[in-house]
Amino acid sequence: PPVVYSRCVDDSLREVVKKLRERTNMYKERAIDPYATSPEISPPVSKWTPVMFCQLVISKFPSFPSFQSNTQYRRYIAWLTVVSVAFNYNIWFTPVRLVFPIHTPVTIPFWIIVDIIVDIVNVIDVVLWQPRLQFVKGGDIIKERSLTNIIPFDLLGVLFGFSAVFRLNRLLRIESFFEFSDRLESIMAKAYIWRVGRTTGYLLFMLHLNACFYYMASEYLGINSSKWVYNGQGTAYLRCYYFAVRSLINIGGLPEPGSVFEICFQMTNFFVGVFVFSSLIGQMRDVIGAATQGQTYFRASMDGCVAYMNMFYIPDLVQNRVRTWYNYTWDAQGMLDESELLETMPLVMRTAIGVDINFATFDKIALFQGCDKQMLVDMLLRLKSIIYLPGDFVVKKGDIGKEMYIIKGGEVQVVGGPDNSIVFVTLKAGCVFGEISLLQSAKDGGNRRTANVKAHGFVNLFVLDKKDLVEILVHYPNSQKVLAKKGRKLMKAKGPAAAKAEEDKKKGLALFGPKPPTPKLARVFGGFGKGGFLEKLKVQFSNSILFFSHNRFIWQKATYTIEISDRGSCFSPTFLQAAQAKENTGNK
Ligand SMILES: Nc1nc2c(ncn2[C@@H]2O[C@@H]3COP(=O)(O)O[C@H]3[C@H]2O)c(=O)[nH]1
Repeated sequence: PPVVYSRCVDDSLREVVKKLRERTNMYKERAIDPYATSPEISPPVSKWTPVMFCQLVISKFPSFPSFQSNTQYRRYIAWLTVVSVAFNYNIWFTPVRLVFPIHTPVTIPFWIIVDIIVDIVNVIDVVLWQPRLQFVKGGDIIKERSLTNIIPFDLLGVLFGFSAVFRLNRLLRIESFFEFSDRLESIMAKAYIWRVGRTTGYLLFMLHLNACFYYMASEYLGINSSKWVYNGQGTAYLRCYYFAVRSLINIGGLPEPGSVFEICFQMTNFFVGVFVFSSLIGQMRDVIGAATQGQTYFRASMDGCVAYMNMFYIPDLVQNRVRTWYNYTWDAQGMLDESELLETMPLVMRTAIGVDINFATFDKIALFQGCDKQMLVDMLLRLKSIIYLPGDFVVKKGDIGKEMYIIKGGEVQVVGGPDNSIVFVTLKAGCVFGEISLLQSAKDGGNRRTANVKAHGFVNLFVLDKKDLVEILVHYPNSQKVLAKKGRKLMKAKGPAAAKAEEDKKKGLALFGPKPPTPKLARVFGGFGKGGFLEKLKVQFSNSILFFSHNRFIWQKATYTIEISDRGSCFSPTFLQAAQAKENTGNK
């Protein structure tokens, strides 16, 4: 047996050999059958089928690629409108033409002309539009074509006489009407208007059909043969439609049916009226209900909240603020909680909406410059929208920072001083605040708010939780570093020390700027002031000096005096002038 010096090394080597062997086998297998280990590639089919041939021919023509472009989609809907007008012509006029005596030698040429125009529309649709359309159905892109509904059976009229019966196959194009209706709804801002119109159309069409049946029944029984049938006076269609309205809507006041046929017809009408009409009217109520559903929900929420506040004797001032918040939120965004709507959507849709609405704003935020774009998208998805009323404190100095804010609309003010009367800065839409304490660690109280931030007017904010930010940053270490660095810089620039100086400056306390530290030389002598050895140190130089001014080192050859005192050090004015002149010439 082989000598084993180290069991651990031996085991590791064996493991490596095993893995290498597995890898070699996998590659061997792949070399023999490329599809066995790559199920995502479907093997090519070698045999040509007629369907494949048709697909190849059609693919040579330009097709609408699933309506990626909005203009293309709108153009398609415009075309569908024309097709649906053609369909409506057929569905409304065919029964009338079949029943009422409106095909006269005078009118027939007109009917033929309109029929031809409508048929041309259908032919263009079926032959030119439909084959180029791609519908995604059940995950597959399929091409829809049906030629049956445009076969010109009308030509049989040459043999059997002109009749609308040969146009019945055109009614099979009902799909195009539903297609039009669906697509129109999808682009309308107030789709319920179209739904109400469509349901009204269904009601009118039912009455229209009933009018045709009534005329047919009257003709079958003999016009004016009894009190119940149409008496042949006035405009036939109008009289019959009037009968249908009274009969189907169960208004009553109709002549009593006498014969069995009349009674059966009338009874059927009543039943249809009760079932079909009531369901259509119910549908209409649903459509209108759905359209005002949001408003009803808002009213119910606000009433519930007001009732609750009254029950617990909440002061009027607070109640008014709550009411104002409800009204403003509803007016501003048409819903109380946007996230409720987005939560029901799949992630991909939420991302699309979030990116579309907010990415441009996000991308411009200085704090996030240099961060991963994907990280910004992740952040967009975690944002919550919130509205503050005028004067509300969004952030209070000294509180623990658990959220940061991005201004969506309105303004906030960073305030301080007594009564928070000093406005340090006003931040507008697209600005970020609350990030300083969020980006600092809890060590040394770095996570405390460094200033008060107040809503100036109504303000709409996006809130990002620290928890969410941390969760996101785990996946983006580089962005984490960028943000941490920016956080430290911000803390230096705007943190407690800077904020104090700013506050003092605004208050007018630091008229001459902050007191500089005691110079080194003076410190050697125990410093200035009462306990110190020095009152004032005056040094005269007649040599060169390298000094630092306006962020630059300046080399100056001159005679000058430096006075060092309790209030800091100062150069003689002549020297400062000379230094300034030198600096301006660019001689550094
Ligand atoms: N301290 C300070 N904060 C500011 C200033 N301008 C904007 N702010 C914001 O006010 C916020 C208060 O809370 P944070 O300290 O978390 O983060 C702060 C900054 O985002 C400023 O000049 N000073």
